[in-house]
Amino acid sequence: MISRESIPVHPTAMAPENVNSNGNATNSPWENGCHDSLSLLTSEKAVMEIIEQPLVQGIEDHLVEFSEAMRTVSKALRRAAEGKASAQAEASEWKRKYELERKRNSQLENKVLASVDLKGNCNEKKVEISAQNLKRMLQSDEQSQIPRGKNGIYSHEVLRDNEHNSYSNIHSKLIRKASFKLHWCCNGEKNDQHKHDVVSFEKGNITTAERSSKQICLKWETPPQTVLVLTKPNSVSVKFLCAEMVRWLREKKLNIYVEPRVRTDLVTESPYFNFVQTWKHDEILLLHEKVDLVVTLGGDGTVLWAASLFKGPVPPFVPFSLGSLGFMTPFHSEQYRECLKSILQGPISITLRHRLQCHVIREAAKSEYETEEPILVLNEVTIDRGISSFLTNLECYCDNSFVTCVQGDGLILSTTSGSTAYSLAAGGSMVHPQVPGILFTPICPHSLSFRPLILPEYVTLRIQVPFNSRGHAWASFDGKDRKQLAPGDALVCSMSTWPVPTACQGDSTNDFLHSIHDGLHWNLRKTQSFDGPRET
Ligand SMILES: NC(=O)c1ccc[n+]([C@@H]2O[C@H](COP(=O)([O-])OP(=O)(O)OC[C@H]3O[C@@H](n4cnc5c(N)ncnc54)[C@H](O)[C@@H]3O)[C@@H](O)[C@H]2O)c1
Ligand SMILES: Nc1ncnc2c1ncn2[C@@H]1O[C@H](COP(=O)(O)OP(=O)(O)OP(=O)(O)O)[C@@H](O)[C@H]1O
Repeated sequence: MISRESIPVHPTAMAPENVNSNGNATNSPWENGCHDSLSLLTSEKAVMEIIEQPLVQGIEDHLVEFSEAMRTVSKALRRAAEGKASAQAEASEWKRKYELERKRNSQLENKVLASVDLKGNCNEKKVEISAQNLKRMLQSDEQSQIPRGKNGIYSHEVLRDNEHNSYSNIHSKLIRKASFKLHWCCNGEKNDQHKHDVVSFEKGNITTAERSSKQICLKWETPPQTVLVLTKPNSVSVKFLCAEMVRWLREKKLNIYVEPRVRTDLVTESPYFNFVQTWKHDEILLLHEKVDLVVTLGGDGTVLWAASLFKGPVPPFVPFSLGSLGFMTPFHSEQYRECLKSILQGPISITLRHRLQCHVIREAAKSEYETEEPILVLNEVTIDRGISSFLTNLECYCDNSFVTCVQGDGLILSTTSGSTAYSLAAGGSMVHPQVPGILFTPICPHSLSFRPLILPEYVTLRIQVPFNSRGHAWASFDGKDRKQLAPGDALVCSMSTWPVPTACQGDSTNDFLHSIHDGLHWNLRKTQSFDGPRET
C-alpha cells in the first residue's frame, strides 16, 4: 500500500505565494482564513493528481509484470500438458503391443500344448521329430539371409520383429501369412537403388533423395492365402456379389473370413458356406495376423469401416465400388474376377493412405496413464459445436506453438485421403493422398481471414476446449463415434505409424485424378470454340 504521507509533494503543487525564494514553504498571513482553505483545496487537488499518476503507473507496471508471469506459467503448463499427452499416447501404444504379444503367446502356447498332447498320446518320437522340424524350419529361415531393407521393405521384417521370441516365430509359421516386398518406383520405373537418406550432404552440397513416398509397388514373395471380405450392410446387390465372390475365391483354394453377421447370412442361404471363417469379440485384434488381403464391397464408408477394424497394422485393401461416389474404391465390381486374379498374382501399385491417431485427454483424468483408447481415422477428426448454438472456441497448438483460436462451427483435422471429403466441403484443398501432411480446415469460421492450412506430417496437434468456453465441443471420427469435450478437455492428434495400403487400379496419381474428375466433375467446363475473336 502506498500511504499518502510517503509520497513526496512536488514543489509546484504549493501555491507560489507560499513559496520563498529558496523554494521553502512560508507561513501564510491568512493562515486560518478562507484564502488559506481555498489554496489548500487547490494544492490538495494538485497533490491528488500527482499521487494518482505514479500510482496508476505503478499498477500498470505490476499488471504487465503479472500478466507476463501468467503467460510464462501458462506456457509451462501447456508444455507439461503436451508432454503428458505424448507420454500417454506412447504408454497406451506400448500397452497395446504388450497385450497383443501376450495374447499371441498364450494362444500359441495352447496350440503347441494341444498338439503335443494329441501326438504325445500316440507317439512321443513323432513330437520330438516335429519339434526338430520346427527348429530346422526356423534355422533355415534365419540362414536363408532374406535381403533386408536395401531395395524396399519386406513383410518378413515386420513379421519377424521379435526374432528371439521362438513362440512368435512358430506362430508366424503356423498361420503362414503371405510375405511380400514393397518397392519404391520413380517416374514409373522401379528404382532398386531406393535410398533411405532423406537429405545427404556431399561435398558441401545438400541433396534430397526423397521428398515424398513415390509410387509404391507390392510384390508377393509367397502367394496370399487368406482373404477377408467386408461388405456394406443392408444391400441386396452387395449380398449377392459377396456370395458369388466367396464361391470364386473358394475355387481358388483361398481361406475366407467375413464378419459374423455375414457368415450367418451365408450359412442360412446354404450350408455350402460352412467353410467360411469369422471371429469372436477380441479375436478381431489379431485379424491382421491371419489376413493377407482385405476386399471391401461398398462405397467409401465401407473402406472407412474396414480401416476402423484394424487398430494396428493393416493388410493390403482391394476396394470394389458399390456406392455412389467412390473416391477410395477404384475397382469395378463387374470385373472382380480379372481384378482379383491380377492382384493375387501381383505386383500391385498401392497407395499408402496415412491415418491420424487421436487421443481424447480429459481434464478430469487423475493420472498420467488414465487415457482413453486412441482412435485411428482414415479421413478426419472433426471438432464441432454439436447441438450447441454457441460458437465453438477452440485453442489450437502445433507442437509447442500456439496456432490460433477457432471461433466458428468447428475445425477439421484431415488426412490427405480425407481432403476430398468433409474438408473439401469446408473449403480445404484437395491433396494427393501420397503427400505427407495434415490438413487444418476451419468450419464456417467467423473471421474473414481464416484460410485453411496444410501442416507437415510429423507435427502433433492439440485442440483444447478452454475453461472459459461457453459450451461443450464434440469430436467425431470419420463421421462416427461422437465424443463430448468439456471445458478443459483436449484432443491430441498426430500421424499414425499404421497406414492403410490400398491397391490402385492404375497408379496412385492416375487413380486420384480419375476420382476427382469422375467423382466431383472437377473443373468441368465446355471448351471455348475457335470460332470467335482472336489476337492479331
Ligand atoms: N459436409 C460434408 O461434406 C460432410 C459432412 C459430414 C461427413 N462427411 C464425410 O463423410 C465421411 C463419412 O463417410 P460415410 O460414407 O461413413 O458417411 P455417409 O454415408 O454420410 O457418406 C458421406 C459421403 O462422403 C463421401 N466420402 C467419404 N470419404 C471420402 C473421401 N475420402 N473422399 C471423397 N468422398 C468421401 C462418401 O462417398 C459419401 O458420399 C466423413 O469422414 C466425412 O468426411 C462429409
Ligand atoms: N461392414 C459394415 N458394418 C457396419 N457398417 C458399415 C459397414 N460397411 C459400411 N458401413 C457403414 O455404412 C454406411 C454406408 O456405407 P458406404 O458409404 O460404403 O455406402 P454408400 O453410402 O451406399 O456409398 P456412397 O456414400 O458412395 O453412396 C457408412 O456409414 C459406413 O460406415
